[in-house]
Amino acid sequence: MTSAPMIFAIPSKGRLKDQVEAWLAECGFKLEMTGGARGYSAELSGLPGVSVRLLSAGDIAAGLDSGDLHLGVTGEDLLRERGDDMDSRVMLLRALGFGRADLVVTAPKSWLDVDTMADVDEVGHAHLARTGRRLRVATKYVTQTRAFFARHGVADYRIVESSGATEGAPAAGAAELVVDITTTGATLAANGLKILSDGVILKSQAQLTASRLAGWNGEQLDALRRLLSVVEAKGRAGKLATLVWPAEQDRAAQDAVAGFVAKGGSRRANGALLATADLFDAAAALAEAGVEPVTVSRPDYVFESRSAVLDRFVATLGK
Ligand SMILES: Nc1ncnc2c1ncn2[C@@H]1O[C@H](COP(=O)(O)OP(=O)(O)OP(=O)(O)O)[C@@H](O)[C@H]1O
Ligand SMILES: O=P(O)(O)OC[C@H]1O[C@H](OP(=O)(O)OP(=O)(O)O)[C@H](O)[C@@H]1O
Ligand SMILES: [Mg+2]
Repeated sequence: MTSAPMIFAIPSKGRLKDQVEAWLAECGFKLEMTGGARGYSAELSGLPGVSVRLLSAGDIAAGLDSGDLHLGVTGEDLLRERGDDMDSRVMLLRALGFGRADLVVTAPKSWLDVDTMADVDEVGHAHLARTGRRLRVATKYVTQTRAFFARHGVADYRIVESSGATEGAPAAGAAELVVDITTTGATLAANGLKILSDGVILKSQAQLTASRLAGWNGEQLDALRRLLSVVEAKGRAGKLATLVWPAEQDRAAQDAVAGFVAKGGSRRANGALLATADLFDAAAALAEAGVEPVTVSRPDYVFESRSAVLDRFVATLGK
């Protein structure tokens, strides 16, 4: 009998879907649909013990929060919205560098004297005194809005929950302020809104995230360990280059690059693994030392035996 697989959820739709699939492909995982081409379950070739579920980004955040999913990729904005104490239930294992969006507090551009949260506080008092009503803030990010406003000491406001087209709320007379995510700024501009200068609540991106409540068994943790080792190896590889030189020049060459090795590279027999940022400086130092020819290649993966983040995750499980 095979034991229960680790459940790994990825977005089934929306703007994160294609980027997550491209990232998996880049890591070398092939997604094999098990429920037919239009199904919502899959496996990762080469990674036994993993069952992939395709869900909406919001459902992935909810499933990680409840422990119904072991692992998932979704936006940090959606995870943080699950509660201020979210870190006690999930752990962000790795920021993936895509799906970037800023969660921001915005006001109408025409409010010339409102530029900061302190200004919002003032306007909130004045608005209440004048109209007997609180300033309205339209958002679907209720948890993070409340926490952020509280942190800035702003209390005279109320939230108008919105589930879409939130930026249109001021023009529609439904709210005075808007809290939403923005990437290019086009939607804010089109709606005559500006971001407050201290109004960035969160700089979000897609996160590989593990649930602490998913009841991990040994096999499921092994599957996570394998998946994470590949993901991390791919991530390291992008920042490193392999230099190789003739064996008879190894001593002079190792001396020439010793400073770069010390900065986060490592020695190889007749070569070195160096940060790509140091590549041209290292090549110049080798040329100076008369070492030639020097060939450079980019590794596909750079594996290490341990994952610091996995060790931390396992420690939080108390296993
Ligand atoms: N410009 C962007 N606008 C919205 N979300 C973005 C953007 N860039 C990245 N994202 C990320 O993608 C996540 C999911 O957004 P997406 O629009 O795909 O789905 P959704 O808004 O949750 O669902 P739907 O729009 O179908 O109701 C966001 O929560 C955010 O983390
Ligand atoms: O800064 P921009 O690049 O203009 O992107 C920001 C917009 O994109 C998202 O909406 P989406 O298209 O996902 O629609 P939704 O509100 O229905 O989720 C978000 O809610 C903003 O409205
Ligand atoms: Mg959306």
